[in-house]
Amino acid sequence: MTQTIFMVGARGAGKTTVGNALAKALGYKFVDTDLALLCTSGLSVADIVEREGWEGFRRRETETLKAICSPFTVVATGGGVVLSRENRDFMGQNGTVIYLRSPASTLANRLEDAPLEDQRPTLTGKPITEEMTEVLNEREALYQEAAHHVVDGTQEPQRVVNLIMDALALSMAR
Ligand SMILES: Nc1ncnc2c1ncn2[C@@H]1O[C@H](COP(=O)(O)OP(=O)(O)OP(=O)(O)O)[C@@H](O)[C@H]1O
Ligand SMILES: O=C(O)C1=C[C@@H](O)[C@@H](O)[C@H](O)C1
Ligand SMILES: [Mg+2]
Repeated sequence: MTQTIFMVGARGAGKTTVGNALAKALGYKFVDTDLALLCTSGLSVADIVEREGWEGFRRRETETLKAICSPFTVVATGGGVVLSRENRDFMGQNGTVIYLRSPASTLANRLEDAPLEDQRPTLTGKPITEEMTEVLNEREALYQEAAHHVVDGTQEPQRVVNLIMDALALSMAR
């Protein structure tokens, strides 16, 4: 198994929640590109987007992804990390990529319960279920392309961790 594990998926997929629990289970470090960006810049996603547009945020996200990649680490990425070929290639070449997959309705329900508007400013200006449907239509193929393993993210977090551990153990055995 490669020593860096990248969690990818849409907003609300559980990259931060499950990634953190996975790191504990493996005895790995946990880092999160959204949180690292907040810490280093002192700016929320909403602040960065207001000042620099989504283009500025995506540029900073790529720099952060590269800076925080290290051995024995679980990296929770931002939901849009797969939009860039550079990021997809980087993750594929430097670790194992896990796609946490859930339908738009599940993602929308989670995001309604925990909106965190500063970290998740609207992407489309549309209501949340419509937004997540649109986002998945645009990105599903990219998440699939980037992933070494696609995992059912609708299960409760500890179960998702177990599914990932099973997938990693199976790929080691190959
Ligand atoms: N497997 C799960 N089952 C139930 N609730 C979950 C699960 N995973 C995450 N959640 C809940 O959904 C919300 C979003 O989770 P989380 O912040 O981990 O998503 P994320 O993929 O990191 O999103 P973002 O891309 O915005 O950073 C949180 O309130 C979290 O508790
Ligand atoms: O899906 C997205 O494009 C995003 C997801 C979040 O993790 C943040 O990275 C940011 O709000 C953008
Ligand atoms: Mg997150």
